Amino acid sequence: MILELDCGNSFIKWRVLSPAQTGIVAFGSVGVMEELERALQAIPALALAHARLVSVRSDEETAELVAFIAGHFGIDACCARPELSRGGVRNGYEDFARLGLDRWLAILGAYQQSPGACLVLDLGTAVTSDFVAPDGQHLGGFICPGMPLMRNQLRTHTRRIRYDDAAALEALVSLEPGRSTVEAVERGCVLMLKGFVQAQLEIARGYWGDGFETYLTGGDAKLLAQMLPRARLAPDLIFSGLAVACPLP
Ligand SMILES: Nc1ncnc2c1ncn2[C@@H]1O[C@H](COP(=O)(O)OP(=O)(O)O)[C@@H](O)[C@H]1O
Ligand SMILES: CC(C)(COP(=O)(O)O)[C@@H](O)C(=O)NCCC(=O)O
Ligand SMILES: [K+]
Repeated sequence: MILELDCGNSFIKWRVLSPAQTGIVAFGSVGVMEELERALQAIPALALAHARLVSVRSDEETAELVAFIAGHFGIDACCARPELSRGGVRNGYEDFARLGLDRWLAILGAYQQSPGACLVLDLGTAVTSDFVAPDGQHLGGFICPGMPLMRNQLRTHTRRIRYDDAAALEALVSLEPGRSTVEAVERGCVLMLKGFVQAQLEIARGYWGDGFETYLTGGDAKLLAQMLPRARLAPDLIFSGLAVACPLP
């Protein structure tokens, strides 16, 4: 079996693949390593032969995860590393090592699924967009705050915006003008993201007309799925890219 981890700023997404990589044995999302430990312990007959991970967390946290895997399962995890090119994609950053590894893997996953022009949108703690030309050249992208950062900034830096996360979910039943603070903030932030995404689509159309694929991933992807009927909703896009970056030995 193969353990895969995608360590974002808020959550560690994990899954265990069957030995032939044909099916998913178990999967989940946790905040910290201790929770991951418990989740893995609960899997009956877990027998890990390989592990691979991508992390945008600090080097120290990433090293702790690698040590955890080595200590518990006796295997060396393959960590995705910055690269100039891989799988037909060329990293477009001035300093390729500075491109977020989750972004790099998402575009590797997208380009593998449809080798051609693509726009990749990842809605997590931050929201990112990346543009890949038909020949695999990464053109760069944009970063803006995601839903958790936007709402927390408002809650932290104003005196009277206060509500809990449970109320936030309920507020998004529609995008009509909010009639309570929670509705006004949550819907306002979703509209900000919609505007961001609209701008990305315009840029992509400017490059390629209608000849590109849009990929949508990250914990908040579903919030925007409706406005992008032609987009591929790909919750596992980073894992797809992880398999490209860290093929089994
Ligand atoms: N079931 C869920 N559990 C956790 N977060 C969720 C869930 N559904 C939607 N989200 C949203 O997804 C965001 C995290 O997305 P994710 O892609 O995991 O972020 P990151 O990669 O930055 O850790 C949360 O802040 C939350 O807004
Ligand atoms: C932009 C990010 C913070 C997104 O992280 P996430 O929301 O997935 O947790 C991450 O990709 C990152 O730390 N990037 C490094 C900076 C860059 O890509 O230019
Ligand atoms: K993200």
